[in-house]
Amino acid sequence: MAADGKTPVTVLTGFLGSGKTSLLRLVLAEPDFADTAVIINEAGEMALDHLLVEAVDEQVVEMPSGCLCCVRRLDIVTTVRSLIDRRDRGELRSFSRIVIETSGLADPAPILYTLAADPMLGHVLSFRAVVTLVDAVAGEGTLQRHPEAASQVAVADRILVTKSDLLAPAASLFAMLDGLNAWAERISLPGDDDLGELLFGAVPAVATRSRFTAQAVQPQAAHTVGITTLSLVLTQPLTRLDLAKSLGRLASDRGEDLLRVKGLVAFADRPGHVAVIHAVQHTIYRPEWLQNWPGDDRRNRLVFVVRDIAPEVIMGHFAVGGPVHWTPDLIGAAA
Ligand SMILES: Nc1nc2c(ncn2[C@@H]2O[C@H](COP(=O)(O)OP(=O)(O)OP(=O)(O)O)[C@@H](O)[C@H]2O)c(=O)[nH]1
Repeated sequence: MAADGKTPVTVLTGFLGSGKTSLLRLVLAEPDFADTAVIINEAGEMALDHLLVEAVDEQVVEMPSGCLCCVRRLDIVTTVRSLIDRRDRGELRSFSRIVIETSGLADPAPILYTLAADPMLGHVLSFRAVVTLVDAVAGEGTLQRHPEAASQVAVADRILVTKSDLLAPAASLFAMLDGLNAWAERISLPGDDDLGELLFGAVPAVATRSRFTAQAVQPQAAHTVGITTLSLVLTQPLTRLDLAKSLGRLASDRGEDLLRVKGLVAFADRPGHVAVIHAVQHTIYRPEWLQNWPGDDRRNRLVFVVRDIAPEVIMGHFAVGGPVHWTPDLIGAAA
């Protein structure tokens, strides 16, 4: 808790797959940051991030799916209020700070407005920073194509350019960031910086702006048209080669529009392990191997966030072992 008795809040944002959950997991693994309450909002019917964030369960709140900046705007106020109330009544383990991980498709401006406009929250929260992640590999194209990504950068106090181990951030990416927000701190990751400080540290005065006081005009979320999410449950056994071929083809045919793929899969050819699957546009990441299923749901499942790719096209690619179930879920402009 801050010296004024208020609970500091950080808003962690960044486009789909930019590295928000990875950063959060690293920071929460540090003992100094174990007493953090986490609010996660994910695009897509079948949320996975809350399963992957290792913190005390009761302090990880998964917001219902739907865009935090539109349909779920007021839920964020209810969620934060309830966390604080339950902590103060001793029903939750105490926490000293809150981090809100927005969905990669969220425009943070309306979220900040909603939080700032709530009179009760103003008394108990102190806003620390908006930390925005930008992917060094996909960031430039993403900023050009998706207004929500540009908005995430525009409101940032601190911009973390992730994946610079995969690709040194291009001068043209930095120029784009300068154009959107020249005053935010900017740091490339991975690096030597203290990740906890990057997430929760105070923002230098030069970057401090007064946007957390209620504004006269309620910002409207800007969204890319044509984005849908789709959850597939793979009902037949699947090998690593099956997945590599299916996802590889889709990424190569439609990478620009394959905004994000996340999943949990127990492969037939690697029994006793569960793979966390990640793809971001053209890039398919090495799976992370877990010893056990996180949570009770043991279905092999993949969540897609795509732009203008018909469900049938995805289904076609994944009909490897037999029929798949899918759950279409429209978000963004249509929400
Ligand atoms: N090489 C490398 N990989 C990274 C870095 N940061 C994240 N990744 C990988 O990028 C993929 C996506 O990372 P996540 O942390 O799930 O991204 P996210 O922003 O939480 O994704 P959404 O919740 O879908 O928006 C994962 O495979 C990560 O391991 C980085 O700095 N370097």
